[in-house]
Amino acid sequence: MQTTVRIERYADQGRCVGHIDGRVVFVRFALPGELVQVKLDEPYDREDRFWTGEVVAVEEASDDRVQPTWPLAGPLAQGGGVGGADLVHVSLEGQLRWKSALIKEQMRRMGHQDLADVPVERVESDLALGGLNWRTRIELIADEQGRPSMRRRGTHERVAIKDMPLASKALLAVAAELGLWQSSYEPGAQLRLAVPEPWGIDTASADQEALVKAVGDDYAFTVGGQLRAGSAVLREQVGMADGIHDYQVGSQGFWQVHRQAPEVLGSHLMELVDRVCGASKPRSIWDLYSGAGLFTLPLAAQAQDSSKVLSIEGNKIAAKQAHANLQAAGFGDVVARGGDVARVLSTNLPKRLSHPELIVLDPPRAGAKAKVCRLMAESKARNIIYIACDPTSLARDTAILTELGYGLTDIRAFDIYPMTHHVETVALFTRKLPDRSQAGRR
Ligand SMILES: C[S@@+](CC[C@H](N)C(=O)[O-])C[C@H]1O[C@@H](n2cnc3c(N)ncnc32)[C@H](O)[C@@H]1O
Repeated sequence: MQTTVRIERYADQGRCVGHIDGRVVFVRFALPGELVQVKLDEPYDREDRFWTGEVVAVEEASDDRVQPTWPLAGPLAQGGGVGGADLVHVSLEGQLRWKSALIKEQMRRMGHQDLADVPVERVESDLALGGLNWRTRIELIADEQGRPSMRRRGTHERVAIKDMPLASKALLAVAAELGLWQSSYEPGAQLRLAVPEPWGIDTASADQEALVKAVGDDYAFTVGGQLRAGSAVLREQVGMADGIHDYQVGSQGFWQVHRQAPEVLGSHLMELVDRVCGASKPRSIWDLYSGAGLFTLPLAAQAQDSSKVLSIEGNKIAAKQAHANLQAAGFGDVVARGGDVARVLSTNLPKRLSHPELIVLDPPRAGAKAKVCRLMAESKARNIIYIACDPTSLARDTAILTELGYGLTDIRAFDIYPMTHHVETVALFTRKLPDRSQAGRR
């Protein structure tokens, strides 16, 4: 079924909202204010609370609308549908406006916070690159003929991929060198290429040969989880105000995907730590959902005593790597625990770790949820810095943390996922009431 809809406002997951005969419809590839022809997703004759659909034609366009620079990721009606860039129809400025509006709306509706605008800050180099060339990791599936492919939305059709405009220039150089786009693989196999951004070279202007040389063997190409080329363990370097931190990361493990995200988030985090702790260094710190220790290393370096730093990570390999990265950096006394955050925090922690002054958490998309929020509040930490990749989960957890006695005292947002609806938000929560039981300790 196809019908005309006036689009009203932004919604989550890269969609906008309109109404058809009083029923809510979430529309992909739309923008507020537009009059669009929408094809509804099937089945649309059910008595659902809402329908979903996609723009097939634009009758009145928003000023923020642009021609997709990666048409394959655009609307199905324009030959797109492969996903991965659901805001590809929006100008770069418009993408920032979209994400900013969404953070404000989710924080109002679910977090019960009446915020002034939260401007979304662009990673410096993204403007010159038109919001492309930022991914240091890509994943594809080999189609039935063995070609690298992506699935077309709403179909079983696989589209052979010969380029990936969101991939970093270094990654594309390695892919070309490996002949990744022309090679054939076992049908159905997952293909993953990870290329840490090389240092000491202007990756935006360097040619393929120079990029491949700069990368060396610091990349991993895996097929069905098995290493085909490169190294099983990758080396990542991140520059922050206190110097360069070195990390080893498993080829399959989590690492921030945008070339500059580790630096942008790490630098902002450490600025916040400086601000809340002032001249006195933090006495005890928790780094929850630590991954391979991206934030644990600078936090340990900043702590008064690194033996009073606790990191927790659920993925076994990442937890091991966090431990190894801390050892290599001279912080072997940090307590790096593997396991579920809620479970580890519910165990008897050594006394020196049980009442952190500062908590940093960077949970997966689902957020921290009530139990972890409660355990954090019970620790009586003065400040909590929450790094969130989903503003909706952050808003939900904000409502819980404010109920538990914390106030939202700072919030900033970073566009480390251009061309997509994703956005990273960093929120600082401060305990509202002075806690008498802590008075003797300080
Ligand atoms: C968004 S990543 C952040 C990692 C790290 N802070 C970084 O920026 O590299 C979230 C991490 O949480 C871990 N994780 C997910 N659920 C978890 C849980 N219930 N308990 C502990 N760790 C968990 C994942 O394995 C992942 O490494």
